[in-house]
Amino acid sequence: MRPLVITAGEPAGIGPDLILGLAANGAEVGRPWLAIGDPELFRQRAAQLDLAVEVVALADGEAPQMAPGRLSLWPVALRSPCQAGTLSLANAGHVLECLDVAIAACRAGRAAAMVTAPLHKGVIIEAGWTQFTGHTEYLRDACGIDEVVMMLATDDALHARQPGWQGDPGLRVALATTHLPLRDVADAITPASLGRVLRILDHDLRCDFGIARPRIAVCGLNPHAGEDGHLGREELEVITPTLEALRGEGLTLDGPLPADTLFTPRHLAGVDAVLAMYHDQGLAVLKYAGFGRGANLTLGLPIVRTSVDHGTALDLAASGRADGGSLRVALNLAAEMAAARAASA
Ligand SMILES: NC(=O)C1=CN([C@@H]2O[C@H](COP(=O)(O)OP(=O)(O)OC[C@H]3O[C@@H](n4cnc5c(N)ncnc54)[C@H](O)[C@@H]3O)[C@@H](O)[C@H]2O)C=CC1
Ligand SMILES: NCC(=O)COP(=O)(O)O
Repeated sequence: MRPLVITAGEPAGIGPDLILGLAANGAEVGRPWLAIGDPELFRQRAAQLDLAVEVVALADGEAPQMAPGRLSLWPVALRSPCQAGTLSLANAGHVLECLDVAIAACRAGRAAAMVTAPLHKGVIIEAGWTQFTGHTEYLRDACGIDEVVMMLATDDALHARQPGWQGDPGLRVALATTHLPLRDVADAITPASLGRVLRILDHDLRCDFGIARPRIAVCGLNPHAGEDGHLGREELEVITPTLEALRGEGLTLDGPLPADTLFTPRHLAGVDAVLAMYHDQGLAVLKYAGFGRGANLTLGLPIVRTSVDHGTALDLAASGRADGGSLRVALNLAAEMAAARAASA
């Protein structure tokens, strides 16, 4: 069975710690998995964390033997020694090389899906990849496509624990725009971009999540969804006409709705995913509802990619205090999505 691959992410961050935690506990996802990173870094971090994990460097493309306490790796050497918690520009190329190995393995069918531990965007940009904004956009470009969609999902959301809740136990939040300054957001939301994002979201909810007729609730951009044009005109001029056109194509869409009330239980009942207009409009709510219990995924790709719902947490590297819940969710989700794609191929 083809393995899942987990990229180590920023070597000075908590990615290696969390991967070692999975290996120590023998994480079972119904499919073999391995990491992509530097074996010596993992051995050092295991010693710092006092984890009894045997780190095994495999040959290129070799399949892992799964056993509790064993971590198999496709090796990618660090460019410079790494100290937990301290970023090094010299290792930015290593982080991207791990990603390239994972993408190539997925595209060639040697891996079933890729899971990414967090990387540090700033250090990659400062090291010279000035156009870098995140895994999502890097994967889009590496796969040669025009548009992908970032979606975070938690299976266990705070609002769904209230007595009498009968809807979905989780929450899915996709983004119309991803990593760009807030002052550029309004201009980036056009009928064309919004149409592409919503079609990808609708398609992948059907194909990867088995939702026959996804209902998507769409946030407005402005306070009170623009207050009939008095607090911004994007709802009237861009969002509403685009939603109307997409309803004509068969998509089931609510909105645009004021984002503050959309994220209340009454409005979320029966909704399969929310589309937020920008990063913090959606992700602040998602992380409040289920930080550490959710995963990030990239929709619209020819390969399956999931990730954690958190960043590099340099302050926690090698401390043993980082919570591995999100990485487990991301690994399970990748296994489920890979199985769903294999079944429908
Ligand atoms: N998937 C990815 O590669 C992501 C990468 N990042 C990157 O991470 C870097 C740091 O970003 P921040 O905004 O500081 O977010 P962060 O998630 O790294 O840290 C925010 C706070 O949450 C805590 N935290 C994070 N993960 C945790 C875990 N697993 N267990 C316990 N506590 C945890 C940290 O200690 C910190 O107090 C940035 O460069 C950012 O771009 C951020 C989000 C996702
Ligand atoms: N806040 C989510 C995030 O920054 C993840 O970005 P990416 O690296 O998965 O594109």
